[in-house]
Formats: sequence, structure tokens, C-alpha cells
Amino acid sequence: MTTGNARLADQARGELARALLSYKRSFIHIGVFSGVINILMLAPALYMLQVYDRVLTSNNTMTLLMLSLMVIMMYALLGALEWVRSLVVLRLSTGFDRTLAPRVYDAAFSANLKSGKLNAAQPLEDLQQLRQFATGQSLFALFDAPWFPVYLLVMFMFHPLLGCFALAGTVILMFVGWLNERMTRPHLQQAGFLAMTSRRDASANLRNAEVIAGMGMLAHLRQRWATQHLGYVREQNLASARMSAIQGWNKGLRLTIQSLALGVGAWLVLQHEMTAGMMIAGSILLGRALAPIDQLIGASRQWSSVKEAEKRLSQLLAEFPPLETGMDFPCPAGALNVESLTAAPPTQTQPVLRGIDFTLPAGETLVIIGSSGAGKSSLARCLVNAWSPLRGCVRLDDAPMTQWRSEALGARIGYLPQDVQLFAGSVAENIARFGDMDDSRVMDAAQMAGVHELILQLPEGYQTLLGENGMGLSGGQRQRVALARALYDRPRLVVLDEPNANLDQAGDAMLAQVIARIKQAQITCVVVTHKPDILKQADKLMVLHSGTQADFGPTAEVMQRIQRGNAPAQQVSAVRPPHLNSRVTPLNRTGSADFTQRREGA
Ligand SMILES: Nc1ncnc2c1ncn2[C@@H]1O[C@H](COP(=O)(O)OP(=O)(O)OP(=O)(O)O)[C@@H](O)[C@H]1O
Repeated sequence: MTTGNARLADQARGELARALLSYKRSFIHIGVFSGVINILMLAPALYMLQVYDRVLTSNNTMTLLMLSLMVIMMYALLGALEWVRSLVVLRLSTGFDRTLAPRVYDAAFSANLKSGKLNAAQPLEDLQQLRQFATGQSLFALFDAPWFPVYLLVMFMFHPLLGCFALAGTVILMFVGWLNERMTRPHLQQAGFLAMTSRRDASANLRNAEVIAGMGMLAHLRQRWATQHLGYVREQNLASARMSAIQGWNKGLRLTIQSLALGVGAWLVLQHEMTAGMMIAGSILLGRALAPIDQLIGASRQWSSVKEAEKRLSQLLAEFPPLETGMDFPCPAGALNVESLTAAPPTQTQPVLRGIDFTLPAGETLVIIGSSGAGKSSLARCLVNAWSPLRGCVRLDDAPMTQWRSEALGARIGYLPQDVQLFAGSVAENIARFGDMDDSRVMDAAQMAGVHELILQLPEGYQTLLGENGMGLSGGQRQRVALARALYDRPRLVVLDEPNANLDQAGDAMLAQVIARIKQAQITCVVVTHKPDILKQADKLMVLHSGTQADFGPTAEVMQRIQRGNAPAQQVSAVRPPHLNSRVTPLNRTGSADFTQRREGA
């Protein structure tokens, strides 16, 4: 890791620690409660001591009664304090989650936007693991363990030999715990990693159930998953086998130490160096002193997986600092200015777009054409600020998109991606982008997208619930609902990436009407398409070829250049997407007839 990365990771670690420290008051309360609880925990041993050494020797029933009343009151107080302490921890746990979960959610979103490969749920699972560890039993153990010397001191006060024996026993048990952690850690780490990857692959693959069923891929995918899963089970078993061997020894050792403590006490009683009460009380105290040590050993077993989760989370938070707040510029007219734009996919440095430079006045419609892989969708992503430029700038009116607050910008933009994605929720919620629901605006968008009647025919109309990724609608219906979502609240710029990819002829005609409505509403519109029909409505036409702007200008002029054969060879081929050849007029010598002839005929 470079020094810069290490610094970022430290900062992110600091972010996690800061979130915990913002609950300093709760920790202080837990510490105080733990202190009182631990002092009260001396009560059973002291009660036993008093009963053996004072009551039984003096035959004093009154003393017994008073002692019993006192100890009952102490137990009641102890119970109440334990209850209050757990309530404070519960509040701490909820607060910790509330502080960090939205931040982790945003970071997971940014990571997915960048690479698209992350198991989006993993960071939230990591946070949950961290929260459970930091606010669970291990927290109590951490606060109780410092009281161990107090118990030890009391035992030393009973007799130095008893104290030494308890100290030695504790050291041995801690050593065995450490050995256990050391011998199982690599296997648990490996098992955790394999479990994570096999879970991620299984859920990603099973989501594509129809493809799996349609092409009989289940056996192969199962085999692939089983290899990972069996690896996880093997590592887990290895760790468990070692753990149970050591735990068995540990249990035996613990019983031996406790029994021998009683034995040492009895021997000291026989030597008249201690009373019988001290012998019994000493044994109880040892049991009490070892409890938090046991809990700490248990926590150390979870430690390696918690550390892994913390490392993953710190890396994620370091890589994706809180989203910049940006500015809320006034509502733009919608003019699009692209200046010397060079851009690459977020994970890469090799540009797929170079030197794109054009201006589109507000309210105009631009159509982008080009062969497959020319960079049309990449440009569409840049125009909605989903990809940031490597060089150059995309401005909405005068303000660079990167300077906008992303939510404010998003509200002014409509985007229909090539790969339409709807979310689980009602049709209306999807159209309203899951924001505040305004029925009139939802219906306005649906009417503008020409999908209002279609939605009314769905079983529950606008309230029809869709599954993940718009399950329940056909491909064409999904595309049209997504078009309505792009037009929700009449944005100032609409970018449609192949809006007619899933539409039939009637759908194409409907789309022409939609674009006419968009123009009428003075909304700036950019349409990426392979189909020539939309050219009729375009004010400007751009031809992309191999990531560069082969031509741009008023539609008629660009078409003329293509017709005259002025266009360079690569430009011409860009206007002729191979899959159109069967549907359109055959190409002339320059290869430009498909678009031009249709336009002339229009
Ligand atoms: N997320 C990505 N990661 C890596 N490379 C990408 C990514 N998106 C696009 N590319 C690359 O960028 C280039 C342009 O792709 P783009 O999808 O923009 O082309 P297109 O013109 O829209 O193609 P089509 O008409 O087939 O949709 C291609 O070489 C593609 O491999």
C-alpha cells in the first residue's frame, strides 16, 4: 500500500473510531455501571464468608437475617444495574448504526457505480458484524476484565498462596486461549473469505434463474459453487476440530484450577492459616474473576473475522470519502456545453471518448449515431454525470456538472439507460424515482411518455407492485415505464440511450410522439439510436466513431455531407450499423443511404 493509501485508510479507520467516540458519554455510563456491578459481584463471596465465619461460629440468627437482607438488596440493585447497562448498550448500538449505516450505504453505492463488481450487501454486513462485536458481550468483557485485579487482591488478602495460585491459573488459561486463537485464525480467515465469495456468486447466479433454466446451466454453476462451498466447509471444519480439541483441554483445565483452588484453600485451613469461610469465598471469587477472561478469550475468537470486516470497511470508506456536497444552482434552461471531453470507464485510464466538443442550445434535440462500440452509451453516461471526465468538461448552462450537488442535478436530468433498470416497488414509486410521491407529476410523466393507458390496464394500475428489476412487466413495458421515470417532474435535460431498442413499430411511432412532446416542453433532448426514424425530429446530428466526434452539426448539413460522400470512410460506416441492413434501404456506394433516403422520403 502506498503512503497516500495508508494515510487514507488511517483516516477511514479514524472515521470508524470517531463514530464510536461520539458515544463517549454512553461508554462512560457503561463503565460506571460496570464498576458498581463488579463491586456488587463481591457480595456472594463476602456473604458466604460471613455466614461460615461469623454466623455458624456464633449461632446468631439475627446476624444471619441481617446479612441475608443486605445481600438480597444488593442482588436487586445488581439486577437493576445490569438491566440499565444493557439498555445503554442497546442505545449505543442503534446510534452507532444510525451514524455509520448511511455513510457505508453511500460508499457501497459509489463503489458499485465505479466498478459494478462489489457485493453491495457486504459492507453493510461488515458494519453489522463490527457493531455486534463493539456493542455485544465483548464490550462487557472489556469493562469487566479490569476488575480482575480487585478479585485477585481480595484473594491475596485471604492468603498470598491462594492469590498466587489464582494468578498462575489465570495466566495458564489465557495462554491456552491465545494458542487457540493462533492455531485457528488462518483457517477461520480463509473460511470467512470462501464463505463470502461463494455466497456472493450464488446470489448473483441464482438471480439469473431464467437463463440458467433456459440453457441447462444449473449443473455447471452448481459445480462451480460447490467447489467454493466445499473449500469453505473444509476450512471451517479444520478450524472447528482444532478449536474443540483446545476447548476440551481448556474446560478440563478450568475445572482443575477451580477445584485445586478449593484444595489449596482446604490445605491452608488445615494449616490454620485461613478460615473455612475464606476457602469457600476464595473459590467463588476465582470463578467470578475468570468469567470476563473467558469472555475475552471468546471475543478473541471472533477477532480475526471482525478485523477483516474492519479492514474491508476502512478501505471502502477511504476510497469513497463522503459525497461532495456541491452546489444547488438555479434551475437551468438546459443548454448543454461539452468542451474537449475525454473520458474513460471509472475503473480505467484508457479513454473510450476523446475530444468531444459541441454545444446544444436549450430545448433542441440531438441524435447520436455510430456503430456498435463507437462510444455512444459512454457519452450518454458522461452527459448525465454518471461518468466524470478525465479531461474537459460537461456543462449544463454554464455550470460544470461536477460542481452540482448530485441530487439537485439528478432532479434536473432524465436518463433512460440502454440496460433499463427498474426497482422493486410500485409503478408510481418507480416513476417518482422513489422520492416524495406527487400523483399529478407521476401522471404527467406517464402521459408525456405515452404510457398512462398502459399503466391503467395493469392489475393495480399505478399501484401495481413490480419485482426486482421491474419483474412483472414485458421488456417494452419496462422501457416505457423507465421513459416516464426519465420525464418525471419535467427535467431540463433528457438523455435517452436507445429508447426504442425493445419497441415494435407502434412503439416507434409512440416514441416519435414522445420526442415531439419533449420538444414542445422545451426540454433539451439527446437520443442515442441505431434506428433512422428519429432523425426526422433531430435539430442536430452527431456521428461518433471509435470514441471520436466524426461529425456534428445541424441534421440537414450532416446528412448532406454524408450524402455527398464527404464523410470519411470510418464516418460512413458509423452511420451504418450492421444490424440495420436487413431493415433499411440498401446502402449506396458511399454506404449512407439508410438514413438519408428515409429522411428524404419523410
Ligand atoms: N463499464 C465499462 N468498462 C469497461 N469498458 C467499457 C465500459 N463501458 C463501455 N466500455 C467500452 O467503451 C467502448 C464504447 O462502449 P459503448 O457502450 O459506449 O459503445 P456504444 O456505441 O454505446 O455501443 P452499442 O451501440 O453496442 O451500445 C467499448 O469499447 C466498450 O468496451
